[in-house]
Amino acid sequence: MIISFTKMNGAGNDFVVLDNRDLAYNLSKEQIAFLCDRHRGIGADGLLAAEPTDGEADFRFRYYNADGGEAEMCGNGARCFGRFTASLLPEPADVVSFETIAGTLSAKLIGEDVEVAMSDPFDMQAELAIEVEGLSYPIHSVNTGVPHTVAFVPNLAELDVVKLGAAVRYHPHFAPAGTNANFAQVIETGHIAIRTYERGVEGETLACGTGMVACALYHHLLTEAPSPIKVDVAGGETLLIGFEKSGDDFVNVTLTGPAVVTFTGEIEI
Ligand SMILES: N[C@@H](CCC[C@H](N)C(=O)O)C(=O)O
Repeated sequence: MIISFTKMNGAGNDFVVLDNRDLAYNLSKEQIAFLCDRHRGIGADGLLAAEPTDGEADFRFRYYNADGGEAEMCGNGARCFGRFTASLLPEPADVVSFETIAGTLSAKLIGEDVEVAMSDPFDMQAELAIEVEGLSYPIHSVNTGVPHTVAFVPNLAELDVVKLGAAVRYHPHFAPAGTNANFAQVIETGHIAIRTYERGVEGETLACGTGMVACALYHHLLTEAPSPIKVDVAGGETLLIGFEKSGDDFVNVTLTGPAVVTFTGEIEI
């Protein structure tokens, strides 16, 4: 089978993107893992597929991690998906809606950037009573579309993110689903830097959108920093997280940053 693909990235978090509106591709977990393999396939942190929807949204959003497993949502992927699917709409538009497992979201094209209206975060639990060897700072958790932990550290650049991230990701507290693990450092109030260990990639990625949201929300809770919060990622970009509060809850959360096509191609599998 020949697969036609577009390779995209959002702040260095990279994806194989497929137009699967006719459902012609029915890929196995192994085939997706092959396409994402950086040595034998195209190479990516994950795969996005645009599928038809029978609901109100323009498209159905499917996201698979590099290991071939499906995840509920991907923030950087949602920006790339928005840019990709805007060109598939019957009439030109700069807003696209899509159904994800985490709910119906939308993406708005703003020049080089894309702003995603994220799902409302839930399951916020500050200062979990868990211990991870080598990490002496509180671990907080929240689901921002997918599960995340956040730990604020004073030494982000020197941190062994792969070792500590794997220890958090596989901690029995989060079993069986596991979690993504973020480490953040405050640059100044309203501006943080983060590094993320991603579940399903099983390593550090250059950026993680849902992880940025998780860190920004906890930064607000700990410092009262107003919206939007600036987040520097390992890939070098700075993205913006917007939010509003409704009582104790966060609502109208947005993620704004780049979404770029790097190349298109075909591959036989
Ligand atoms: N890179 C993503 C998150 C992708 C899903 C994650 N690895 C999981 O399995 O939960 C993002 O930008 O949000």
